[in-house]
Amino acid sequence: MRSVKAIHVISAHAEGEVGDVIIGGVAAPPGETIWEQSRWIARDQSLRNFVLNEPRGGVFRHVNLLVPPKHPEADAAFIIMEPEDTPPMSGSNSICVATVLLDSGILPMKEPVTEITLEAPGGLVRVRAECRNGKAERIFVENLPSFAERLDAKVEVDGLGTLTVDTAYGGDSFVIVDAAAMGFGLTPDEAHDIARLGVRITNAANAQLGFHHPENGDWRHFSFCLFAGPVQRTADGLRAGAAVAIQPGKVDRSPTGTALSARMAVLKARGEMEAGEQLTAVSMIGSTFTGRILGATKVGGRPAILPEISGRAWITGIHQHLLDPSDPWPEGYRLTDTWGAR
Ligand SMILES: O=C(O)[C@H]1NCC[C@@H]1O
Repeated sequence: MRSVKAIHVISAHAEGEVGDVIIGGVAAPPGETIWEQSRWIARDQSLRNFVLNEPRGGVFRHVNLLVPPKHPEADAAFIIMEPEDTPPMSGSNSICVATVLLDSGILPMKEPVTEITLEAPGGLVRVRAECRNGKAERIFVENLPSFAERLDAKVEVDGLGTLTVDTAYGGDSFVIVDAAAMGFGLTPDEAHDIARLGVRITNAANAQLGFHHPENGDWRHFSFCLFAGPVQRTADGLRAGAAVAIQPGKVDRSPTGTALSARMAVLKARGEMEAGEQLTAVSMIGSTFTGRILGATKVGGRPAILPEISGRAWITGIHQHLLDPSDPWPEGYRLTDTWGAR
């Protein structure tokens, strides 16, 4: 065996969505801030290609690179690599990163509760982990300030006509459509149609509405389309189905923490959810993330919420990705049979 690279990874999933964590073998990228470092990773593409492309990755995979934190209050920092984006924040990925840091002993665990601060590319997130018998059983993340951008905007989608959508930011940017109005019950057999339509809706919203984060000039596109199920009021708070179409055309297996934060911001803007209330989002595989509105703030002068999301993650394996110097595809490859829903 010979290799010119050895990238050490602990693999994990949060409520069904893969969020692998690179714990060694990659030098910290250049940049004064974690955001600048993440822009370098996004421009350079070589690490993204190596871990996300076949034969090591696949469209279902997200990979997080641990880097030394820049902020004095942070215990660890991470750069998120999703199939097409290198985003400011991610719910499922932050839950995987916190679980890997604690369950593998990279950061010390204190039972029954460990508190740590993570530095995501979009900013600091406080994490509380409920821990028992050496396992971080549930991770609570105080996500980035989240806001509703447009309510009841119109988007024209070829073959679908004019859709009424909301747009919002929950650590990443969303077009939100009413799943029931589009004929979806958010059952698993609908995943392919949701992936395909969701990407068309996201692309149409990017062309017709555009998104600009008011305080982060680099984030100027919609990443995702959320098919939002009807909100039910239960004894445990609000509950709703959630299916998120991710570029280039796959559905999040988890209920998507950034979508939950964006949806709570929209419900708050509509007067349908208040601080202290709880919203449980249910994914297409039946897994859940629970969210709460912790308080109010402003982003670029807009009313915003301080969201908390919680969910569970599990380690699934340890990998050492190698590169034989004679491999003709050192950065791998992708083909449209799996990279993009047709
Ligand atoms: O939970 C989330 O926010 C994420 N899941 C995969 C794509 C999103 O970043």
